[in-house]
Amino acid sequence: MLKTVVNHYCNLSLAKNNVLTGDLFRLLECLVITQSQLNSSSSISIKQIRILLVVASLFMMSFMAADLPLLPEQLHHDYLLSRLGFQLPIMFVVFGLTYAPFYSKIHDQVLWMSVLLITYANYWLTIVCWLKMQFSFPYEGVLLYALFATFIMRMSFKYSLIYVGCSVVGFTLMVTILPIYGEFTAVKLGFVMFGLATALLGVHQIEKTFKKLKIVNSKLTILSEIDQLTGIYNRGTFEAKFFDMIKFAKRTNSYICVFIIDLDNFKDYNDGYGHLQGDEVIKLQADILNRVFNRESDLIARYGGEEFVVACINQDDLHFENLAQSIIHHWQEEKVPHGKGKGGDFVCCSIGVYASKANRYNNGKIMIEQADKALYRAKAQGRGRFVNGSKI
Ligand SMILES: Nc1nc2c(ncn2[C@@H]2O[C@H](COP(=O)(O)OP(=O)(O)OP(=O)(O)O)[C@@H](O)[C@H]2O)c(=O)[nH]1
Repeated sequence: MLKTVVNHYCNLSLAKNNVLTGDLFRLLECLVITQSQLNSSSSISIKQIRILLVVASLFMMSFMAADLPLLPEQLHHDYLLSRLGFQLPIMFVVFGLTYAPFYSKIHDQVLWMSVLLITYANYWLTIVCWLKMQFSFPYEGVLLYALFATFIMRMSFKYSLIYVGCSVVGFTLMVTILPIYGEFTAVKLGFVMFGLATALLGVHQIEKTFKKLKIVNSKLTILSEIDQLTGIYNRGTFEAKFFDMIKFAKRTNSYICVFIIDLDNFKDYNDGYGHLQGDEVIKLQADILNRVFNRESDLIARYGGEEFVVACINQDDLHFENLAQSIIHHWQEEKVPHGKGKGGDFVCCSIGVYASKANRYNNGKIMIEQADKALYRAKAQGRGRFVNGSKI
C-alpha cells in the first residue's frame, strides 16, 4: 500500500513540475498520508505528540537545506527569519506546553492556532518573495502543514474545519490579490482547496469510524466481562478483579472475605420446573447478592452454573457472618416453592465463607479453596446454611 501511494504521489510531483522543495517534500506527503491511514484506529499520546514535534522540526530544518540553494540570495534573510525566527519557535513553544498538566485538554486549540500561525508565516514569506524578487514560492507547504496537523497530530474534525477555513481564506486572498502563480493561479488555488477538502473529509471519516469502534469496543467489553443471564461479572472478570483486591488488601492490611454460594438441589428444581424457570431462580440469586453486597468495592460474580462467588474487603472480620446469614434470610423471605424436588419446600442455598488477611500464605487461590471446602461442609450439614471456614 505504501508503494502505491508513493508511486502515485511521485507521478503527481513530476506532473506539477515544482522544484523548490523537491521530491523530499512529496515523499513526506506520501508518508504522512500512509502513516495516518495506519494509525487512524488509536488516539495520540502526549509522548507521541512530543516525538512528532521533534520529527516535524527536523523535517523543517532539512527543507531549509534543500530550499536555500534554490532561492535567490536576496531572499535568504526573509526565508531564515520565517523558518528560524517564527515557525520553529512556535513548535518549541508547543513542545514546552505539552509539559503543562492540562495540555491534553487544550491540544486541539493549541494545534490549530500554532499550525495556522505557521501557515500564515509561510504566506508572509510567499508574499515577500513575490514583492521583492517576483519569485513564486511554492504552495505545497500549505498542504503539508494541514496534513501533518489533521492526520498525524490528530486534530479533531471541528478544529480541522476552522483551520482549513482560515487557511483557504488566506491563500485565496494572497493569490488573487498578487499574481504570484500567474496563469496557473486557478489551478494552484483549486489544488490547494481540493487537497484541504480531502484532508477534511479524511478526518471526518476517521472520526466517524473511531466513534463506531468505541461503541463496538464497549459492547465487546461488556460481553466479555458480564454474565449474560444475570448481568453480574463472570468468572474471568472476577478472577482479574479479585487479584487487584488482594493487592489492595495487602497494602492496607485489611481483611478479605470470600463467599461461595451454591443453590441447593438445583438439579431437582430444573427437573421439576424446567430449565427456563431454573434460569429465573439463578437470576433471583444474583439479585439477592446485589441486595446484600451493595458496597462499591464488593465483587459479585457467577462462578459457573448455579454457583456464585462474592469477595469483599473490610477492616475487621466481624460482620461477614451476618452477610452470609442475610443471603439465607432473603431466600427464606422469597419463599420460592421447591416442592417438586427432594429438597426443602422452598429454594435456598448453601454458603462457604472464608475471611482472612491477605498475605504470602493466604493468597486468593487459597482463600477460594478454603471457602469451597466450607461450602462442602454446609452441604454435608444439611444445606440452607453457611459455614465459616476461617473458624474451622
Ligand atoms: N436452569 C439452569 N440450570 C443450570 C444452569 N447452569 C447449571 N444448571 C444446572 O444446575 C444443576 C446443578 O446440579 P448439581 O451440581 O448436581 O447440584 P445440585 O442439584 O444443586 O445439588 P447440590 O449442589 O448438592 O445441592 C444442574 O442440573 C445444571 O444443569 C443454568 O444456567 N440454568
